Amino acid sequence: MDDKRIDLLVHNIGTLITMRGAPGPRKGAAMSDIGAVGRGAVAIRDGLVVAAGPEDEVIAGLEARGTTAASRLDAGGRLAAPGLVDPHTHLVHGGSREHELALKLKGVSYLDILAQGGGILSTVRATRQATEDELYTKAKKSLDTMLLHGVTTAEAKSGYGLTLEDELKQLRVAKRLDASHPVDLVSTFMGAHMVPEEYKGRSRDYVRLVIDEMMPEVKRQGLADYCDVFCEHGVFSVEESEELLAAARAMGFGIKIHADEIEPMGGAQLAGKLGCVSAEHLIAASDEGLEAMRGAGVIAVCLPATSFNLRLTKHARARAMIDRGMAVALSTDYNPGSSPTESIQLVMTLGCLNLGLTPEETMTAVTVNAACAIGKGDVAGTLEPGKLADLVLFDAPNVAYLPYHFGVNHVHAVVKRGKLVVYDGRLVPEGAR
Ligand SMILES: N=CN[C@@H](CCC(=O)O)C(=O)O
Ligand SMILES: [Zn+2]
Repeated sequence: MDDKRIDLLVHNIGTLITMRGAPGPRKGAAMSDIGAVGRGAVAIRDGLVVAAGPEDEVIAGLEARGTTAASRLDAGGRLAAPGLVDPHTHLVHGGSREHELALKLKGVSYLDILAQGGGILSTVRATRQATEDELYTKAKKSLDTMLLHGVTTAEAKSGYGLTLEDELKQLRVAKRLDASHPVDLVSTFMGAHMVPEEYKGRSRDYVRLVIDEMMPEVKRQGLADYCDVFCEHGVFSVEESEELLAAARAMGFGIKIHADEIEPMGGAQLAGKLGCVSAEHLIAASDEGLEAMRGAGVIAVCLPATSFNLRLTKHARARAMIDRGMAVALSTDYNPGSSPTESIQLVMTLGCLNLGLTPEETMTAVTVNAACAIGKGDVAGTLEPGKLADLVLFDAPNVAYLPYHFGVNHVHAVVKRGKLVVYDGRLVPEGAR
């Protein structure tokens, strides 16, 4: 093999955000370092970055190796960033819940809708009824939308099946999509998303079912890397969450928790105590909870589209988290109830306006920190030699323009593993990649 070969040179980049830096999540003030380079270029071979930096240096490097690129992509002076990472989605599910909008407008709360057998439970019914192929087709459409918005790696949780077979069905769909779609998917088993209707009043029995039957089978089939639990009033208590996550950890899963979303439960403290890779939501997390997370290096995954859509007046205290030296990631929380949007760019806007992050911090939160929150920090989230050649070109003059000009899609092109998969804002057909 010709080790001098360069497959693709992306050049004439107005500003190149490399996110280069020390490995691992960026904490506190380091979240402002986005490694921006004026007039940049990225050289790619075998789907990996060979060089990313000032264009004159990258081209001089190619000349010194005595090579030219097999193909070139002129960025036209646009802004380039690492492929975005969405670290918390409920991608695979049946149905939709637009009927909840009228209830919400009448003032019925999310937890009240759930207590009446709606909410998550109505999506559980729709997901159980759907065939695996129906779920695949629906999730693929959402994944296409994510890719069109610049996402090249995402997480996908189960948790709308709540029987062994229906959970496995959701996880198989995510695996099939990971294999067939340009977006890389990390799967999370979330059998503890809700106590299903048939176990009403018997949550202990359901917790045992998840631990004794579901987790071992998911592990045996290699269908998920992580386990997650919805720790909330009326869902799983802190004690049940601890039991579930400790069991998951003992079986070799990475662990995550939906913590302190609506009520301050002590979920953030539990995340710190167990050493979860991440804790998500955190709208009601206490100072003690945040301190426990900081001490244990738990990444805070904040979901501002969810608080927006639930019409909550409180938001996750992401500004305070960064100021106390924590690592924050942002995510859509894409799901049919609390956050029906695939737009990570909208989340960046809400991250600035409602959580108080700077544009640079939001960029860190949807690249390197998001990648670390799903165990992909070694391959995704930055444009550095040896990392995946996942890159987005935005029709934007600078990083602040992305959250500033909101509600539209700024993506011009997406390169995934060195292949052009979105161009001129449209998906490149599979045969033409
Ligand atoms: N909060 C729990 N789970 C999801 C919502 C699921 C749903 O409403 O269907 C979330 O992260 O927001
Ligand atoms: Zn969620």
